[in-house]
Amino acid sequence: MIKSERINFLKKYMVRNKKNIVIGLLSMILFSLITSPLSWIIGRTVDMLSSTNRSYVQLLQFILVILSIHVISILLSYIYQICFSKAQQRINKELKVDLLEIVFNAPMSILEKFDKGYLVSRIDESQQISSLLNPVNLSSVIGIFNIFFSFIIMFTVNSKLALMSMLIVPICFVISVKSTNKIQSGATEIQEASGKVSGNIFEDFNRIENIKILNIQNTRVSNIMNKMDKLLKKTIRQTRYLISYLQLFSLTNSFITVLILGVSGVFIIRNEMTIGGYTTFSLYLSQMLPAIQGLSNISITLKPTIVIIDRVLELFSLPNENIGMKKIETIDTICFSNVSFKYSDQSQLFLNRLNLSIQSGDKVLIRGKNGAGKSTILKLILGIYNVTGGEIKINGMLSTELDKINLRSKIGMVSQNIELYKGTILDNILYGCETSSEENVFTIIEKCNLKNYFENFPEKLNTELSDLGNGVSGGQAQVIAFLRALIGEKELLIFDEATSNVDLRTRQLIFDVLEKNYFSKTVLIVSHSDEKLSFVNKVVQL
Ligand SMILES: Nc1ncnc2c1ncn2[C@@H]1O[C@H](COP(=O)(O)OP(=O)(O)OP(=O)(O)O)[C@@H](O)[C@H]1O
Repeated sequence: MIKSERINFLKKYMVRNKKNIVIGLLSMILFSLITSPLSWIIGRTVDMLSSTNRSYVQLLQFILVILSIHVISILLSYIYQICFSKAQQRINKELKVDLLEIVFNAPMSILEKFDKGYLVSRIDESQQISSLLNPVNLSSVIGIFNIFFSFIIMFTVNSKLALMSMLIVPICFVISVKSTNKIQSGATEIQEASGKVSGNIFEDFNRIENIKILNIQNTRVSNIMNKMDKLLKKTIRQTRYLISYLQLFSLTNSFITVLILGVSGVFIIRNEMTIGGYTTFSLYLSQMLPAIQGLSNISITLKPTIVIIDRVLELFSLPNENIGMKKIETIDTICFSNVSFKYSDQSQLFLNRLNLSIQSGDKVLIRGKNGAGKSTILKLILGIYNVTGGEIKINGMLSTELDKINLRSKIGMVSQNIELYKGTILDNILYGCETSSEENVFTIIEKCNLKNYFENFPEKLNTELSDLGNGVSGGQAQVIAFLRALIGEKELLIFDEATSNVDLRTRQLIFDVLEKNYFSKTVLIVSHSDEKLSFVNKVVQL
């Protein structure tokens, strides 16, 4: 991935949240500046107390200064933590919303190439991008200032000891960088594997009913368990590296502290250094070593974040299916000229030079055996897929030039796979047509003679359905979807095997409604059976 792409991507979200980021950074730099002299002042206090002219007044002065620095630094730390947290949370939300929009608006032909679980875990992990604004990570960067200021003060206290520390510091840095590289490569592997496991669980939960019917629960659990076993081994190995690294670092710290104590002791005996000077020195050193560790740890956060940014950018590069701008009010004609279609480059042609002409008011029956391409025709009309050859014109305009959102708002469809959502039956009928009212639903139900249909539900139309519409039968779902399709006075109604599950009486009621032409001008019915529908004026045989 090109560096500038990543930078532009980050810039977009940073600019949107610039107020919090700028205030946060300024407070953090001020915090670093104001706390830098603290160790030096403590050292001076110790020197004053161990001298012959010690005084209560001076002690009070020192204490007041130290206390004021602490109070101001806590205030600054509060400000930057709040600002960065706000920016982090907002960027998280904005990124997820943007990704959702991109995925929802991508063409089906491209989305089919991705596992749904993969998409979910990519969207989920995008939140790690905002960890770049995590105060802990940022304070590691600001730590460079601390190291710099500490060195200057250490030089003024004792230049020889400061030079010695300068030699030790790079050793610490190298140990830290080497270990963090190892830890980081393991972390990326674990993250990848854990994303795959979550994706698998997500997909299995989506088809839980089929898994039960096929009685393969145990196979699915053991499949995921095998993957988790591998993940567990990797995680334990990783933890071992991490603990060893922390121990190594703490050993180095202890070694340096003892060394400095020894050397300072010699300087103090030779009267070349005061006890206060040693106090200042050791305090700075105890701040500097974690700062160096933090600095080298940045790569642990940065490298996986770059990988995630690249993966998110891959989703950002998905095209938008809705490139057409032309809007229509009515659907007067639909014309297929020599339309050919295949789902992917590798697949066969499912439609071959199909010609079809539908005028407003037509009642068309599309017939054909299973797999003949009936549903495919409907998806082409809806613009879910684009033709491979030939052209489809709606009102004389190429379907690719039409605004798909506008086109689909003119079409009501009852498909083979009916999606119901968590909410009442009424909510489900109104789903996707927020401008319609409950009154509308009651009128339509009455017109369709379906008033008694919902009598058996405990709360009638207000009966709650659980997620995915559990709580209604296949036939009842079709009736709900039928009513949903009628809402909003559509130009075209499409029924894809829409009555396959309803009983004969309800089926007759539905066809009566279509025949009476209450709700739309044009009707397209797909069926693989040879049924005779008196109101049909055009039959397409595939
Ligand atoms: N998303 C897809 N990707 C690849 N091939 C597909 C896809 N959807 C359908 N097909 C294939 O396209 C062919 C036509 O499918 P389509 O659903 O249009 O048939 P149909 O006539 O509606 O069948 P049925 O009567 O069984 O509903 C089938 O062979 C099917 O395997």
